[in-house]
Amino acid sequence: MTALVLPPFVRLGGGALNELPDALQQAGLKAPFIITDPFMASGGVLERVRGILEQAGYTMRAFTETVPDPTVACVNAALAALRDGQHDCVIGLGGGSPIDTAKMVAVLARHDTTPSGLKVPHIQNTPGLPVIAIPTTAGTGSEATRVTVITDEVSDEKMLCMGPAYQPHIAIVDYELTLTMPRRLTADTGTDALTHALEAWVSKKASPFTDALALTAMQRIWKWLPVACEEPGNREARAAVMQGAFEAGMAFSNASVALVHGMSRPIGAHFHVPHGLSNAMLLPEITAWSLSGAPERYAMAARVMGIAEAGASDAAAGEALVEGLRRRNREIGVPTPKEHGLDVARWDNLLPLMAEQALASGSPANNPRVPTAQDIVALYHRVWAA
Ligand SMILES: NC(=O)c1ccc[n+]([C@@H]2O[C@H](COP(=O)([O-])OP(=O)(O)OC[C@H]3O[C@@H](n4cnc5c(N)ncnc54)[C@H](O)[C@@H]3O)[C@@H](O)[C@H]2O)c1
Ligand SMILES: CCCCCCO
Repeated sequence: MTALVLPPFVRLGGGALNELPDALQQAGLKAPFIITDPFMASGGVLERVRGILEQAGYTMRAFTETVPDPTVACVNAALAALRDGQHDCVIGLGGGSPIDTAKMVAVLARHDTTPSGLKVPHIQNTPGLPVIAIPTTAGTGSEATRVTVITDEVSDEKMLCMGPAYQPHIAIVDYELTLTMPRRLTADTGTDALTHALEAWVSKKASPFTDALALTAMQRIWKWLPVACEEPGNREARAAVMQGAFEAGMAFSNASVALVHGMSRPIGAHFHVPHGLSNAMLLPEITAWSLSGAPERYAMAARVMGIAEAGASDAAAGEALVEGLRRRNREIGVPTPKEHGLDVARWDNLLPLMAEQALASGSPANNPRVPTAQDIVALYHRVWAA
């Protein structure tokens, strides 16, 4: 038996943003509150959304100060702004950071608690306000998931919060909103999506349903991400990576992620490395370490992505996958933590805590090869100057 949680209403394709009023009407929603970041506010995207809504008779208020890796303070500020008005839904406009902020605000608007009280192992089943997710990166897939990640800026912990309550009611997946992404952001968010797909595929919680999404997402992203990096205006490439990110989001939301994400969150929390980049730093070496846990699955991933021949042995295909991931990182310019300029003394000192935080999130337990805290410390050392 497979239990699934999926976004109930989706508008997918170029120009989908124009269907936002129709999607709101379909869901019976009348008074949206938008949560977004300063780039969307200053870059014209928010004004475009305001025009589309006002032309359809909606008035709109907005909070425009979300921060990357949204913090408890950011969530509380957005919640206070929401409560200054009368709203029946929350729109998250931007990358994963504004969308995750919107998800948490929507739950807190109806529940008297705090983000710290909602982190895993708590599972939030009681819904908050309906969320409309409009992603502008491709991507975290947050528009498709029952997950939100909020950083406790006091303890430097990225809190994984899960449950159907965080599942967006409407996802507006419009690749045209990603055309403005610069190369680094395109590469990092696209590799985040690839990591979601690969980890959902090898996860101990995978199912035949999530397998189908994970495989198609890996194939699409592997082929088209380099094109999107080299040709930012290539609409076919942008559309493919956006769809792959959405598919990968549905896959990992129902199959979970694994060791890469478990180890990535502490890097983001302590060193403020962007989420997609910290995943990319880890992906090749964690995959190499994990191969023995699911050789046939990693081999299938290599074949589906076109990295290994159909007739290659599982061992050869797995090795080809690792080499392909290392090569791809070089091609798209992913630095090692050392090359990224992280402080080696601080890195070494924090590793035991980071290993504990990784294990506490639960994600490493889904990995096909399950690590101990000592394994994770050794892997952080291995990744440092890989
Ligand atoms: N909830 C989930 O399922 C899930 C999954 C993975 C990651 N996350 C979280 O998502 C966050 C990362 O999100 P992200 O990688 O999308 O980045 P982000 O939302 O933090 O945005 C990064 C930067 O890119 C800019 N940007 C966004 N869209 C742009 C565009 N179209 N053109 C130009 N610039 C643009 C933003 O303004 C910001 O400055 C992390 O906090 C991570 O933990 C959540
Ligand atoms: C199911 C847990 C997924 C967490 C991915 C966001 O880092």
